[in-house]
Amino acid sequence: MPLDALDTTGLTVRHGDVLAVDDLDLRIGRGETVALLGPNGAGKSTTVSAVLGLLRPAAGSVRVLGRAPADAVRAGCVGAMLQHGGLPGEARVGEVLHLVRRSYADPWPLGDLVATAGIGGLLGRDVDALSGGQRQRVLLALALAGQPPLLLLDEPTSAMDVEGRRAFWTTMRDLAARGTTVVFATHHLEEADAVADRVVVMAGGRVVADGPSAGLRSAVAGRTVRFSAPDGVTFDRVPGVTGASRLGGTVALATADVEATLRGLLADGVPLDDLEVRGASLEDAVLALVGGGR
Ligand SMILES: Nc1ncnc2c1ncn2[C@@H]1O[C@H](COP(=O)(O)OP(=O)(O)OP(=O)(O)O)[C@@H](O)[C@H]1O
Repeated sequence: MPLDALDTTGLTVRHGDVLAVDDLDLRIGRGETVALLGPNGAGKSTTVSAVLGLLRPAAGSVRVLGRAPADAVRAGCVGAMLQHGGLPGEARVGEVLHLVRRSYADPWPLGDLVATAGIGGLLGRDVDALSGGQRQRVLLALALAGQPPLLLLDEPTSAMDVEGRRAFWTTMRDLAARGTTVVFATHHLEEADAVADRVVVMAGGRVVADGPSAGLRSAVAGRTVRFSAPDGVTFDRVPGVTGASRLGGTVALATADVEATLRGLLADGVPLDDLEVRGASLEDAVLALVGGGR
């Protein structure tokens, strides 16, 4: 049987008195694209750091492609983008990239790497003069430089603009299609929904849900019915409705029974202008799972 890309057993990590990761069992197979979700402080970054061997677990074990984390990193098996990933100061982007590529036996061909990370215009720039999004693209190039089979990305697009994000996820999809395992922590749930074939939701250092995004969404009962309605009309007594809110001229009714709600509204002669019915989003599902608690 092929080795898992990532396997943690009973992983427990503390920052002083804070229990950041609590008895985490997580297996990620080769070629999977997995999003780590959860509120601030859920333990996502700590998990990524422990998998990279940057933090010593208080208990439990981590195997990365069958090896201890430090061995896997040394062997070039893991490329990482960390939330506070540093770049050496007083150097040009091209010089840093050259140095990092030189440290690998089989580096990603330069031209293709530069094009993939979208840093063609940045090679002559001082590292210190990069914008947040440019910096993230350079960090991506460094993460990819050794053509690693496993990518660990902690909020990789947090500073990127819309176009940068789109290009980034296109690159990730291409890499995943070529068999790279991609594990990323994010607060952009729509990106997780679009890119990941598996979503792991953490809260309080533990996994509270694990599965395909569609499965998590469908586990959240209920839908929302939206339509335009004049001020002053209330709808809480319509059949099926479990909650009602209004933003400007738009009413949003949470309902446990869409058909009963729509029938009730039509029977009351509500015109239902701009009607929209939608299921739970991944955001709804995550909020339901973590209980909005922080
Ligand atoms: N260096 C540190 N020293 C002390 N406590 C820490 C440290 N780093 C993280 N923590 C604590 O560990 C817990 C988990 O933090 P972690 O950064 O892993 O969460 P996260 O899910 O990545 O959060 P975010 O979404 O905000 O990045 C939190 O309670 C946090 O305050």
